[in-house]
Amino acid sequence: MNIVILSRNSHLYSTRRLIDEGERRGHIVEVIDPLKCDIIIEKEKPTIYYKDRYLDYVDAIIPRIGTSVTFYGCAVVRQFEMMNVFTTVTSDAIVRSRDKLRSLQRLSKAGVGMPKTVFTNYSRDVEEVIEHVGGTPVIIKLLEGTQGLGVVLAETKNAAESVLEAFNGLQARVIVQEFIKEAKGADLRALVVDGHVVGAMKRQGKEGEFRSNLHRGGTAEVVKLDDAELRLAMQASRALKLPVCGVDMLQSARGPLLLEVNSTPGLEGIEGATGKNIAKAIITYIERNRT
Ligand SMILES: Nc1ncnc2c1ncn2[C@@H]1O[C@H](COP(=O)(O)OP(=O)(O)OP(=O)(O)O)[C@@H](O)[C@H]1O
Ligand SMILES: [Mg+2]
Ligand SMILES: [Mg+2]
Repeated sequence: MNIVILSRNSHLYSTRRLIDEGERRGHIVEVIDPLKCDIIIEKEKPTIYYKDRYLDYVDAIIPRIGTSVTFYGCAVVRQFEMMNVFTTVTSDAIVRSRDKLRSLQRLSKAGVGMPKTVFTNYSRDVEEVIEHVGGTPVIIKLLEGTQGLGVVLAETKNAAESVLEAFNGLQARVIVQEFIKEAKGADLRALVVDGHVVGAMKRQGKEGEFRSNLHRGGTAEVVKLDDAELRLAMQASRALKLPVCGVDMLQSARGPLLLEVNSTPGLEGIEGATGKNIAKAIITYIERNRT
């Protein structure tokens, strides 16, 4: 098979692992920077021009689209879809997953457990908003934040008010969320491939930090998920139509609660913590499903 990894950087761990496992299984794997693709649109002949050639020989793509290039990257993924090329994640699903609010709305409809969340346009009614999520402390997060940046813990009503005012002044959209203190600065990441959990880790924030992100100095170890956690991860993958994804959840007194679903999950942390060959699982998923 001719497999294309859509990525801006062929040296990243995840990209390199996918190249290695793809080649090991006899495929031709190429890394293509989506920003260097020209999308050519005309009647019944959708094509993509890259450097000096047409990408008309591709059997499957693995999009690894960074959050800063969602628009252009997804346009390229969509073009491959128009060319009937198999993709591990659709352009629509990537776009949806990039917006926390949109994702949570869908997930709540699908019956997925989550911290109670409020989206509000203006900070005048802070008191009511805080009441809706069960009182302070509350979590306030940017709708399109990543790596734990733009996630704030507001301990008091006054703090929440100031933070909402500040974000408001910057015209940044935020959600206000119930703070799950039982999680104790840890979260679970389940790696889903083909709708099933193929590996899971627990990430623990550094001392005194409520955010467990590895980018914020957290550490990861392998965990075995219980039935409710497995079910939640698979339910979230199905609801967002993301057969390959990373599902983040918090352990709470009322069971696992969904935090977010990542459509371009990194492989380094999870392969390191679990010792599992996740890159191979993604390649064999393509082999089984490409028609
Ligand atoms: N409601 C909450 N209650 C308790 N802790 C929370 C809550 N929301 C987020 N956290 C903590 O903060 C971290 C970052 O939050 P979240 O994953 O929503 O943000 P992010 O910036 O999108 O991060 P990512 O890089 O994982 O995409 C979580 O991993 C978790 O440890
Ligand atoms: Mg995120
Ligand atoms: Mg997260």
